[in-house]
Amino acid sequence: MTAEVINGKELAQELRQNMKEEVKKLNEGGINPHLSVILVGNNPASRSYVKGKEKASAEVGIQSELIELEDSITEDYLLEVIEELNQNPSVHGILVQLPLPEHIEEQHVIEAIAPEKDVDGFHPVNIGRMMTGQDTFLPCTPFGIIKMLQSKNISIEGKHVVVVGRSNIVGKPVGQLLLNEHATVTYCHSRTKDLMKYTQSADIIIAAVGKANFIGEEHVKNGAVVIDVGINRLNDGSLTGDVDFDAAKGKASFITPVPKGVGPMTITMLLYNTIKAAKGLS
Ligand SMILES: Nc1nc(=O)c2c([nH]1)NC[C@@H]1CN(c3ccc(C(=O)N[C@@H](CCC(=O)O)C(=O)O)cc3)C=[N+]21
Repeated sequence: MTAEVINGKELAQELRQNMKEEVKKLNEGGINPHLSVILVGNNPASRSYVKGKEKASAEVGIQSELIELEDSITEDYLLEVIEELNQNPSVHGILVQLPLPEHIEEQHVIEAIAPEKDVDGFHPVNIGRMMTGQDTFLPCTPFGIIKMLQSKNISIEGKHVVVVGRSNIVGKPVGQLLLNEHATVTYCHSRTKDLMKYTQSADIIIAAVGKANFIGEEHVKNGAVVIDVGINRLNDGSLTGDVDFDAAKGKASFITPVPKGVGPMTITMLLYNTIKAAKGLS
């Protein structure tokens, strides 16, 4: 079998076209969706991701504001900046780019963002709402993955999904969202014994480990769907996922590439959440 490639970039463009129309309508009603992005320090990867978010926002007519802060700021100062944005009625969405410098406790920062402006969907209130299946901001990468599966009419109900990786921002929530869609979910991680035993029985594999080529042909059942969340920068500057794409492509029914896969969908769902925040529907 040769897998069909799910092009996240194309799907993202399609969704953004609809969002552009929606933003136009909101503008006519006097609502100007606004996203504030906070970037602490000078990490080149973070800077490049933030640029991507600004560009995508502009594309659909969302106002975005980049607040750049020095590496040396205190946690208290960052919390004050967030509180000001919480209080500012013209700010609909707040995103603090992760990772943060070591002296700042990420969880304090995540919990400082008003849940109704938490367009990343990282606040415990929103995670709890997601877990219990209520309307809320869904975390962008997991949400984007669901959209990619739906775009190809890949059914989730009753399927065995194996999530490899258990981060708070991808692994855990993507399993939860797929469970909400009636999948049978197995979480695997670095301490899992005999990973292959699980992945070989997976109808859908979600690779979110952060190691280049971690998932090979031998992990993939014939006809499985392979979603690659990895973004690994190689020494030559190129970007690659967690999956050995060429090998897995020969066995899977659908596969997502890196780049142009999950990444552009993550940004698109951030735009979706910002529009939702502007509509005040959380
Ligand atoms: N508070 C917070 N929210 C995030 O959503 C968040 C974050 N912090 N910190 C870092 C990660 C990473 N992330 C990416 C989003 C899009 C691409 C993306 O669009 N990548 C392009 C390639 C871009 C390139 O070439 O560098 C692609 O895959 O085609 C990548 C990475 C969001 N993150």
